[in-house]
Amino acid sequence: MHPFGLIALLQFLWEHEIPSLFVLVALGLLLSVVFLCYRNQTCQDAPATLPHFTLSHIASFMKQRHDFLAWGFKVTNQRLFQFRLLRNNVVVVSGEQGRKDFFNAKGLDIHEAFAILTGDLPLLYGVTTERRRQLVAKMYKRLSNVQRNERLTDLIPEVLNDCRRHLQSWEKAGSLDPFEKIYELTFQATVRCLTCTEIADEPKLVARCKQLFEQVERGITPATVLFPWFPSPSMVMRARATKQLYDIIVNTMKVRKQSGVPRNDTLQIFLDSEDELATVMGFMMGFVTAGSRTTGTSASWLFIYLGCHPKWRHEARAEVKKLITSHSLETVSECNSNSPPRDSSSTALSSIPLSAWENETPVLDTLIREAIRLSQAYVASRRNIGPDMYIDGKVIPTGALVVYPVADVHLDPTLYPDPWKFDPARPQPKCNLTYLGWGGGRTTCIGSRLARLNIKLIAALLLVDFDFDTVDVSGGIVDSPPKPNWNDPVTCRPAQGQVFLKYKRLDNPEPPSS
Ligand code: HEM
Repeated sequence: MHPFGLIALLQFLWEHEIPSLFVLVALGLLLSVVFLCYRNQTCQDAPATLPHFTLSHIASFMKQRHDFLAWGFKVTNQRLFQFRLLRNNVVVVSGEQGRKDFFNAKGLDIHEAFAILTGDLPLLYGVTTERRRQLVAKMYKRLSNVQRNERLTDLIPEVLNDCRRHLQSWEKAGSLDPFEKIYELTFQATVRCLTCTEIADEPKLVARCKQLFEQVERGITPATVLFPWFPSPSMVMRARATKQLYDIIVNTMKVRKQSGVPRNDTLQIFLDSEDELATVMGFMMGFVTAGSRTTGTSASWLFIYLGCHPKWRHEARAEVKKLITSHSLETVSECNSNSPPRDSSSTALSSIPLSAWENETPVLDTLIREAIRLSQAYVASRRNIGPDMYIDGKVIPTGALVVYPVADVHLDPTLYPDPWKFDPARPQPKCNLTYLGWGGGRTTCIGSRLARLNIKLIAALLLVDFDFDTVDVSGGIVDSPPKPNWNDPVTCRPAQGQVFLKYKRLDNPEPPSS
C-alpha cells in the first residue's frame, strides 16, 4: 500500500469533504488495481516476477516497450520473466529454447493476444471466440485469392500506374520525409490491392481513408488497452473513424451492386462469393491497417538505407535496369494504343512478369530482408488458450499473455555481428528461427507475397526515375544511417526531423544498359 500513500489520501479526502460515494468508488477501483497487481504466481516453476511492482511497469510496457523488456531481462537475470498488465498476466520470453517453444506452441493464439493488446472488448469464450475464428479463416482465404498469380499479375501495372501518378505530383527536386511520402505510396498500393477501384482511383478519397486509418491507429492507447470498456476520448475517436470508413466501404458496395457492373478488384471477389459484410469489413479494416504500415515502414527504411549507401543504391538500380532489358522491350511493343506513353518507366516496369519480380531480384530481396531486420521492432504476442503449458521449463498458465521480443534474435550480436549496422551482405545465421522478419514456426506472414511485390515495384520506379541521398534537417548528407527507434514499434522513426531524402528527378533516365 505504501507506494500509493493510502493513509495520506484518506486524510486528504476526509479534510476536503469529498463526497462519500465518490470516495467509495475510487477506493474500490484502487483496491482492485492493487489486488490484481500484487497477485503473483507463487508456483516454483513460475517465471521470475519483476521486482518492486509499480504502475510504471504498465506505462513502460505500453510506451517504451523495447527498453522496458530489455530492462526486465536485466533485473531478473532470467530468460523468462512475468509482470501484470492489470487483469492480464504477461510472460516475456527470450533465448533459443524459449523461442522454439513459443513459435511452435499449439495453445498460443495470436488473435486473442492481438485483441487484448489493441483494446478490443474482452471476449466471451465460446461465443465471440468461435465467431472470430470463422471470420478470420474466411478473411485469410480471401487474402490468398488476392495473392494468386493471375490477380498479382493484373495488379502490377495498376500499382505502378498509381505510383507514377503520385510521383508526378512531386517537384523535380526537393527533400521529403520518407515516413510520409514513401508511406503515401505504400498506402495507395495497399488500397489498390486490398479494397476497390472506386476508392483507389480517387486520390482525395484515398487521402481521406489514410487520415481515418491513422485515427484508428492513434486510437490504440494505454487507456484503451487497459480499460477497453471505458469510453475514453481516444476510444471515441477510433470508433468515429471506424464508422466513417465503414460508411465509405458500405456505400461503395451499394453503388457497385446497383450498377451491376463488375470490376476486377478485391471487392468483386467478396461480392461474387456473397461474403457477409463482417468479412469484408474485417478484411479491409484489418489488412489495410496492418499491411500498409508494415509495408510503409519497411519501404521507408529501405530508402533511408539506400540513400546512405551509394554502393547498394547502384546495385539495386542496375538490377532493375537489367530486369527491364531482359523482360520489357518485346512486350512494350505489343502494348495497345490505350497504354501510357512508351517512354514511361512504369510502362517498361509493367511488362516485367510476376515471376521475374519474384525470382530474379536477389539484390532487392537481400536489401528488403536487412531493412526489415532493422526496422520491424515487433514483439510477437500470443495468449495461452489452454491448457497450462511450459516454455523453456517455466509454466505458462492458461489465459496468460506471452510475448517474444524479436530484438532477442534480430539484435543479437552473436547471430548478427554489429547488429545495428545495415549490412545486406552479412552471412545469414543458419539456425532455425533466427530470422523472424516474416514470422516463424506456426505463424508466418500471409501477406508477405503482396508486401514484397509492392515494395519492389515502388523501389524500382523510384530507383529508375530518381536519384536520392539521405540528408539531415539542414540538408547535410548523412552517410551513416540513424538508429531506428525500437520503442516506436509502428515506424521505428528516429527523433522528428532527423532524416530526410533529398531527391532529384532523372529527366532523361539512362537507357537500360544491355
Ligand atoms: C513488409 C511488410 C510486412 C511485414 C514485415 C510483415 C511481418 C509479419 C510478421 C513478422 C508476422 C508474424 C507475427 C507474429 O508472429 O506475431 C506477420 C503475420 C501476419 N501478417 Fe504480415 N507483414 C507484412 C505485410 C503484411 C501484409 C501486406 C498483410 C496483409 C495483406 C499481412 C498480414 C499478416 C497476417 C494476417 C498475419 C498473421 C498470420 C497468422 O495469423 O498466422 N502482413 N506479418
